[in-house]
Amino acid sequence: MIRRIAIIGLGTMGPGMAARLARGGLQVVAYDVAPAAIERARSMLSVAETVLDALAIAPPPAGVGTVRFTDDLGDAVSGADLIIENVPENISVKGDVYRAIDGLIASDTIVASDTSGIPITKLQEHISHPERMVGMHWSNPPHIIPMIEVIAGETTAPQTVATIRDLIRSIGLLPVVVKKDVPGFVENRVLYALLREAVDLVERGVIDPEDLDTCVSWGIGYKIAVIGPMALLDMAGLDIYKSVSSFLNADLSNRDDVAPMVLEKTNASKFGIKSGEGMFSYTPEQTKALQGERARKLVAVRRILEGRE
Ligand SMILES: NC(=O)C1=CN([C@@H]2O[C@H](COP(=O)(O)OP(=O)(O)OC[C@H]3O[C@@H](n4cnc5c(N)ncnc54)[C@H](O)[C@@H]3O)[C@@H](O)[C@H]2O)C=CC1
Ligand SMILES: Cc1ncc(C=O)c(C(=O)O)c1O
Repeated sequence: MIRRIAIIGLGTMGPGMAARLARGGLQVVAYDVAPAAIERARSMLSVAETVLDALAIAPPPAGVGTVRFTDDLGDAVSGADLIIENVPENISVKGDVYRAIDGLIASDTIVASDTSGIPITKLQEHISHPERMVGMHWSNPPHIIPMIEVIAGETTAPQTVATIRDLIRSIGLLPVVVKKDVPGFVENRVLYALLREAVDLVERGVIDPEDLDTCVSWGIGYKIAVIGPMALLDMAGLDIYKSVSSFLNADLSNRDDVAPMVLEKTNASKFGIKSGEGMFSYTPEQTKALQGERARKLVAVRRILEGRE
């Protein structure tokens, strides 16, 4: 039974995750190596709580469902039933965290990674009880998106997968168990196939970035929230898919490196919202307004998709 959860890493993903787990009645202890990240996470927590209220996710009974921040790793993991590692997408950084907690946790504590796509089997090499390690891949923003992928590595015990799947279900979220530990799992394999083509089309001057977003959001995104890709094939007709894919697949981007446009921007520290410029530019005021507007729209869409409006 999972009651106490330690979250390690409070960047983009950690604070929303902490808020959502606490709303599910769990006791969360949140840790980051950077004091500034802890301070930022404190303020993001109340923003996430407002969004959870708007989603009408009922608060837990008084006394349960808390978030406590700490700057001490030992304090964070002590007595935890589950640790969610949420540090940068880098095997060596993640491996250092697993080695640091190895001697501090009980042998039956589950260690989950929110990795976007590093195979869990590779992460398991860095921990002494690999049967207790599992992938728990949330989607951004984690307090709003209900689907979480659960991935077993080669040596993950089936019971570990079942415990995490049941935990996700028990707080009203949607677990999807991925059957093979492939890089990127399922969500990011599909997303990165789309992003590779989108970046390529913009880079080749086929379309402007703003128009690419209009095309995908209103043409594909809006529809796919209601009709998933497998159901869409049936709606369009497999005969149509066969005809179009027979000439189009060969013309789609198959580049296996990072696109020059992305390298150019990242080399100039243009990372997107977090640096004020990426594909588009953002002032701090625009960022704040955009985040509020996106949260409001995602909440409204989710309420409709769940049949609550
Ligand atoms: N950004 C996204 O949209 C998503 C990211 N992920 C995955 O979640 C993980 C975290 O991603 P983000 O939150 O975006 O990263 P981030 O870079 O925003 O935050 C990482 C945090 O980890 C902290 N950190 C670094 N080393 C640490 C250590 N040794 N101990 C404790 N804290 C440490 C940093 O100070 C930072 O606050 C990555 O594996 C990423 O691939 C998963 C889903 C979505
Ligand atoms: C670009 C991108 N990469 C990874 C992830 C998740 O792992 C996301 C997301 O939205 O969740 C993403 O947008």
